[in-house]
Amino acid sequence: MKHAPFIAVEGPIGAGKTTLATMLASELELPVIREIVEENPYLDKFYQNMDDWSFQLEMFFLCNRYKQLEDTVNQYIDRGKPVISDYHIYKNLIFGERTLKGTKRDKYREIYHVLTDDLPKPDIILYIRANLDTLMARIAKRGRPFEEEISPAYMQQLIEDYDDAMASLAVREPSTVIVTIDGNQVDFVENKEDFAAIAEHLKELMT
Ligand SMILES: Nc1ncnc2c1ncn2[C@@H]1O[C@H](COP(=O)(O)OP(=O)(O)OP(=O)(O)O)[C@@H](O)[C@H]1O
Ligand SMILES: Nc1nc(=O)c2ncn([C@H]3C[C@H](O)[C@@H](CO)O3)c2[nH]1
Repeated sequence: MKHAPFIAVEGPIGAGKTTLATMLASELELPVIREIVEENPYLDKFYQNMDDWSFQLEMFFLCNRYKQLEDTVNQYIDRGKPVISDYHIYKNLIFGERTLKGTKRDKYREIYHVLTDDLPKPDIILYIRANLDTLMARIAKRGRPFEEEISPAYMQQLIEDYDDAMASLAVREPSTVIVTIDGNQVDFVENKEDFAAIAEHLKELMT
């Protein structure tokens, strides 16, 4: 890799993105960018009534991530410093296409492209895949009250949306390296060897 890489960890809700990004940042001594969750004023309302709150929620996520991406570019990418993030801004489109309908979806898609098309995107994506049972169990174990409303049907759609999105990204942006991690089999939390293998692979990709 010629330049310092921009790395993103991705996967559906509860896949372990923040956990893995934080562990890798510590192991490889990289700065880490984490999603803003607790201060989000719309998540609770959104999970209670998706149709009423999806536009506000998606715009909130988009504006926050746009600001974080701008800061990441200024602080790290433009200065040639590697950085790892617990999301890829493309997830805005994955969620937006699923939760929005009609003209709002069209407008949101346009705003997404206007804001992000000219900004640098991650060079390496660590994509954690996991099945419905694994994800629902992890969401329950984490115990965020507002996520009690998440339905298995919504999660199953997101699992499929993520698979489709990663496949289409691989075709559209062949220079992006996508490493798929089987989150049902590979346990980077409990199993030191599993984590070491991921960290080693990432180190190799970064040189
Ligand atoms: N490999 C794993 N084995 C066991 N528990 C895990 C594993 N990965 C993550 N967890 C647990 O699952 C929960 C979700 O993990 P985490 O918050 O990192 O997911 P996330 O993908 O960042 O979620 P979100 O999409 O909501 O941002 C946490 O309680 C975490 O400790
Ligand atoms: N609708 C929607 N759009 C997004 O861009 C998005 N990004 C994250 N989330 C949800 C998943 C977790 O519950 C919680 C923390 O990741 O927020 C999102 N929901």
